[in-house]
Amino acid sequence: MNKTFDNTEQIQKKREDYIGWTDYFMAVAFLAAKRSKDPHFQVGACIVNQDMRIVGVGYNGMPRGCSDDIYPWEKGKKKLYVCHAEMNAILNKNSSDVWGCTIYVKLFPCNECAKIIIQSGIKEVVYVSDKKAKKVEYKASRQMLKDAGVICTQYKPKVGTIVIDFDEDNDSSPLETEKRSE
Ligand SMILES: O=c1ccn([C@H]2C[C@H](O)[C@@H](COP(=O)(O)O)O2)c(=O)[nH]1
Ligand SMILES: [Zn+2]
Repeated sequence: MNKTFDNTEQIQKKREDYIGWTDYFMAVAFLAAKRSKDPHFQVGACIVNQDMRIVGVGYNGMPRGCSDDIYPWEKGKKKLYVCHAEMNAILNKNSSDVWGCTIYVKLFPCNECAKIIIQSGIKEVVYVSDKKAKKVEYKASRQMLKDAGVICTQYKPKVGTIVIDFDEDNDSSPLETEKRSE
């Protein structure tokens, strides 16, 4: 019996349907992907340290100063310019380094991202989609990550969908849409 709470009244139990850590970090990666302007494929990444703190988030997009209204999004052209989600997440880090961290990503990383992941000291990759596995870039990334001892785990989230209802704590009228430039 916990001495701090040894009253005889019924104690309300915590809720049980909260999301687990892995679903949470993967959901952050998926949410970040929603910021991507790539019309064909949106990728997000979330880096987590050994204390389960998020230390970096990123998505695929044009470099700073290179307008995503002007630079090309066509397949075959964009690859010259687009910064990948993993690279952005690492560069956006709010800690001194990402040594020993885990990166949660929508898509298994390409060869360029694998090199950056390895060299930054990230020790684990958790991904959902492996849809590009047959491409040479992804065969190379898988090989490099394996040889570098980076653990790669495909993850099937425990929940199929996570709904975010911005109105859930509003009793009556829905939120007024505030005009903001994005
Ligand atoms: O590791 C990766 C691989 C790809 N992306 C981004 C880059 C592009 O915007 C899209 C699609 O890539 P393709 O060159 O058409 O394969 O996904 C990424 O962020 N991270
Ligand atoms: Zn990449």
